[in-house]
Amino acid sequence: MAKAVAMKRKELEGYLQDVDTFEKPKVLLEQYPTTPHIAACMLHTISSTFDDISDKCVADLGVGCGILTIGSNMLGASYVLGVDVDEDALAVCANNLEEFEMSNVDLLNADVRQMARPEALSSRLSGQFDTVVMNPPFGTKHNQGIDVDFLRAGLMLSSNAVYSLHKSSTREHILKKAQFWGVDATVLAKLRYDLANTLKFHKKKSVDIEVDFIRLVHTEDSRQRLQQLLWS
Ligand SMILES: C[S@@+](CC[C@H](N)C(=O)[O-])C[C@H]1O[C@@H](n2cnc3c(N)ncnc32)[C@H](O)[C@@H]1O
Repeated sequence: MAKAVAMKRKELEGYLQDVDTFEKPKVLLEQYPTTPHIAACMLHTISSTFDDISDKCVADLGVGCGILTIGSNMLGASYVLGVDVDEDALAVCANNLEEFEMSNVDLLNADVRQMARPEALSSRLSGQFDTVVMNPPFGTKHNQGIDVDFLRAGLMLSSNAVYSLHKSSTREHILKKAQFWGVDATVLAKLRYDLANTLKFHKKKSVDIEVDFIRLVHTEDSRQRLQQLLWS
């Protein structure tokens, strides 16, 4: 598909309706897909307000079926790497990429939590991406802290900005973490996320939760600070 960098939000949302989602979502991996509406709002803001997608090298952590990767590609990213621990999700994503005829995208089967470990700092991927986008697992009982691990991994991979979704109820915690790491954090929007009835533990037809769309940006010394903190 030809790149359409100045695409309108509604138009992007329309294209993203065609992204196939998880066949059998896995509760333990918190596999709830980002809706086309939320994905388009996020990506359009990242692109039009901050110019952080067009011609940028982007990583999508917890890529799932690829809606954020596909949207980034449509908005002109020069390259996108999608990372997920689940091979089944990556298979759906690969199929979507084929349907959308997308090149300049790679998929990596890896555990993002491992990328947040100190050893990962010496990884070749460290600091290699301009922009990191993600809708990470929120961190349920068995998964506590995974939201923060995803953010830390994002900051290690990115040389500039990380955009992420977090439950609004965790806002204070996330902003404190950001301050501790020495990065600038801004809540760009509060969104209503309709967790469709895809996961077993959601008994109601739809569950609305409030989610913050957050931007974290490296400061002059935040990479160094992050390194020191990880090793201490
Ligand atoms: C909330 S879903 C978001 C999926 C997709 N990015 C989207 O926006 O629709 C979270 C994704 O993170 C993946 N995931 C969960 N734990 C992971 C881990 N430790 N490492 C990598 N991916 C993980 C899940 O398989 C799932 O695809």
